[in-house]
Amino acid sequence: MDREAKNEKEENDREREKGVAAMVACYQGFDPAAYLQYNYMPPRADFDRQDSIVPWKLGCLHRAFTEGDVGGDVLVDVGSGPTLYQVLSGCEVFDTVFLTDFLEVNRQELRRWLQGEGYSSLDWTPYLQHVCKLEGRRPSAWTEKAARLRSVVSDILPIDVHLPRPLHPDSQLPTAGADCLVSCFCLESVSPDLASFNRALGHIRGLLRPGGHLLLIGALGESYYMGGPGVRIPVVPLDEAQVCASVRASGYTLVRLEVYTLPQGMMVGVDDVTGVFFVKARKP
Ligand SMILES: C[S@@+](CC[C@H](N)C(=O)[O-])C[C@H]1O[C@@H](n2cnc3c(N)ncnc32)[C@H](O)[C@@H]1O
Ligand SMILES: O=S(=O)(c1ccc2c(c1)CN[C@@H](CF)C2)N1CCSCC1
Repeated sequence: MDREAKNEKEENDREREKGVAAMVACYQGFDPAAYLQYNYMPPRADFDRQDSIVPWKLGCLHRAFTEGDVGGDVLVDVGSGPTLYQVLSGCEVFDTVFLTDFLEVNRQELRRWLQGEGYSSLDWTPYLQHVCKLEGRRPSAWTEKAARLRSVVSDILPIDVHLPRPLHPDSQLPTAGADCLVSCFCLESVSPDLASFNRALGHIRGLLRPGGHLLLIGALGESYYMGGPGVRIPVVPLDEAQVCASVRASGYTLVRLEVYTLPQGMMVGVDDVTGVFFVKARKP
């Protein structure tokens, strides 16, 4: 590499590090309880409306985990935040589940749920009951599902998707990698730009074994969201075509893309999301 190219690369690296550092600063004010209230309680989280996002999301995950091609021992949830909905179907398929997040406040929120009912900021019972219904079980089986999830969560780990190795080497992940990754509303919400989003997709690919699956849920058309009172966090605005291009460019085989368009009533001022995507992809 000649001197000019070397200087340009060093400048690009400095710009990249500044962008990531700015995102880290944004997340210092993240408030798990407020985030859960904004997104996972009524009016946004409504199980009764047929066109509600929550049944749609839980349905996508249920189908993806149960249609027969996803399996193995280890499931990793990348950027769990303070939420659990994303592993309510997967916990029946995998015996080892790792929850992960960048912030200790979120890892603490998840640990509180693991301690038992009544310790966490959100009552996940409606979500557990809905997934039981999807599985053809009686809603009262939610206590069994909660116990199953508590039994398979192996650890709650720190993660940084901007690192080539997002998990600490001591994280007890199998050498070959996880059998399945799930990640919801994370990569586009923690990346300063599209190039960073694409790099992060590549970094988490390294957590997955060849033949393993990636289940990705994310925001479409979103440029910001509120991570707490007065905590405005920038988001990389994505459209369907970009999501497909980024998944493929990062070395995954795209199995399917499903898209949900938010009804007007769901626009409640905590973000400017216009839709939600669900991707099922496979690492060749
Ligand atoms: C919008 S929240 C998504 C939470 C949850 N998965 C959901 O579905 O609502 C984004 C999450 O990414 C986490 N995060 C922030 N920076 C990160 C990074 N560099 N690597 C991985 N996760 C990060 C935040 O702490 C936050 O929990
Ligand atoms: O599942 S959602 O589509 C959802 C859930 C979480 C988020 C967003 C959207 C958009 N902003 C994200 C910021 F990263 C977080 N949903 C919004 C409607 S009601 C229930 C929650």
